[in-house]
Amino acid sequence: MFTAYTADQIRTAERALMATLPRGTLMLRAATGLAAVCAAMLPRVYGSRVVLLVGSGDNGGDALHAGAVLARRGAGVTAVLAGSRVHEAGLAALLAAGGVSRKPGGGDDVRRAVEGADLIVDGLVGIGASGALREPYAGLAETAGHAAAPVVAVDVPSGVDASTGRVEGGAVRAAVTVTMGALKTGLLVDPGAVYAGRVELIDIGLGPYLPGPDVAALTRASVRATLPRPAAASDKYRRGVVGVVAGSDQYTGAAVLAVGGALHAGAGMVRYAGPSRPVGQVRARWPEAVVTELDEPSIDDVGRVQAWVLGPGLGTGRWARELVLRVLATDVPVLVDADGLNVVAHDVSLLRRTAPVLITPHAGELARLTGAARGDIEAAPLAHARAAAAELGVTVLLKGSTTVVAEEGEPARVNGTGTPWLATGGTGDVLSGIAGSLLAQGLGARDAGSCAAYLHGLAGRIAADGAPLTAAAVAEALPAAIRSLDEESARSRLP
Ligand SMILES: NC(=O)C1=CN([C@@H]2O[C@H](COP(=O)(O)OP(=O)(O)OC[C@H]3O[C@@H](n4cnc5c(N)ncnc54)[C@H](O)[C@@H]3O)[C@@H](O)[C@H]2O)[C@@H](O)CC1
Ligand SMILES: Nc1ncnc2c1ncn2[C@@H]1O[C@H](COP(=O)(O)OP(=O)(O)O)[C@@H](O)[C@H]1O
Ligand SMILES: [K+]
Repeated sequence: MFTAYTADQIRTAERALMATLPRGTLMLRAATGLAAVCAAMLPRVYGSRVVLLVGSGDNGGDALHAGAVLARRGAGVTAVLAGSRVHEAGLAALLAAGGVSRKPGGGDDVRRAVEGADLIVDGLVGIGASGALREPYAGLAETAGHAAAPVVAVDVPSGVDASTGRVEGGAVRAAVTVTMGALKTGLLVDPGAVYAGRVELIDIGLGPYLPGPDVAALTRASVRATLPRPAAASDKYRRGVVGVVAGSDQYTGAAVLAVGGALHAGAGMVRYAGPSRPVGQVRARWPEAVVTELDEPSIDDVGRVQAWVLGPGLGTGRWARELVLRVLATDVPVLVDADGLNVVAHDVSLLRRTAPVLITPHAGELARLTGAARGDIEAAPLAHARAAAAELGVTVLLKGSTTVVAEEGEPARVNGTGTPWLATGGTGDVLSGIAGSLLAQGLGARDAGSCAAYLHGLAGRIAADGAPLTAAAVAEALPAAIRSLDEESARSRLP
């Protein structure tokens, strides 16, 4: 499991570590790691042009010291000193190594340097930042955004809140973020994750001083360890039976896709219940599902299940409302998605039950549930998922380009295994089926949600392979995704 921390948690740990070391040691460790990543991104260091955007704090100090290392190896390094102050020791090191400095007010000079660079290092602000970038930082971040060279962000992309991932105004878009000591939450959740690019973690010895994490991200190894596997003596009932109440005569595909997700995620059996049209399609597509055609909105004749998937394509009329009430009245875990959420939005107290509830909204569905504005949720998904989990008393899996799973009293889980190709109709229905299948196999709501998001993202990558995918292909790629957890070569990478 990868773990990530808020700026305050990092600062506290850093103070404790720093007290044990000679002054300046940590920054040199950080800068050495940063310089190595920069050097690896250049075809060759000697003769290349590197521009450092340097703020007034230690983030700028990291950039200057790394710049000194690159200058000693023959790079032409220009530091743009954007702050009213500068890290003196860092600047002295850079100048001694042959680097030069500029002030951002110096006409077109700085713009030309940035545009002509082979590599740009963003050392404007790190975990000491507060609020939107002020000038001249904001202008420099924008100039860097127009440059052809890749940007390496020091610790966090400037403009991204390290603790929350929030971006007020503009922020630096990094190809790579070199983060010091430990991952920051803002690098793993939207919108910050989008600005961070690839994240490289530099070990500066902070580990023993870190508290419990703010958020965690599953790895291949942790998913492999969590995922239920059939034992020698397993039978289909003991492996877990999942019931799917989804689809309507209008939305038949949602039923097919949710059942497809459930079938490929390891449940011993999938029971599907719905009206005649989706029943016909589920039967035709998935002969292995046990299907009950409903004349009435009742689940009395469906048979026993260990968890329900409720909602994709269900509609929101009387039929749907009746089914939602009946499924939520059972005593097994329930996953509520899509129209199931639209129905309970009228009375969220329906979600209060003894057995676990996992809800899987996208930002629009969460907005209908909590009354928050969709834009506010998208700007701060982690905070909104946490607030909804506390307010509704359920586990919340909030979908987006990164997915957040929040449960009160536990570190949130974040997932970045997906691909933008997943942004296509029906992939959410597949995710519901997967997570419901894992609930039926006995995982708790947080594990079921986060493992489902992980596998769904991985299956999305396999299904897409650089081209458009279909939701059905994501369901069918699940076995390959699960198999890949065991591959020796499939080393866990930072998200
Ligand atoms: N504390 C430590 O032990 C270590 C810190 N390191 C580096 O130090 C950084 C933190 O350094 P600092 O605490 O000096 O803080 P920063 O360098 O992140 O920023 C501090 C200064 O930036 C300015 N500022 C803040 N918000 C701004 C905004 N929105 N617009 C424009 N200017 C703004 C303020 O003048 C503030 O004093 C880390 O992110 C990391 O890069 C590393 O060297 C590792 C060791
Ligand atoms: N840009 C993206 N990058 C990665 N995953 C994405 C992106 N956009 C959407 N997804 C994923 O695709 C799925 C879409 O689900 P949802 O919004 O419910 O769509 P639908 O209702 O059409 O099934 C979610 O799992 C979401 O996390
Ligand atoms: K930075």
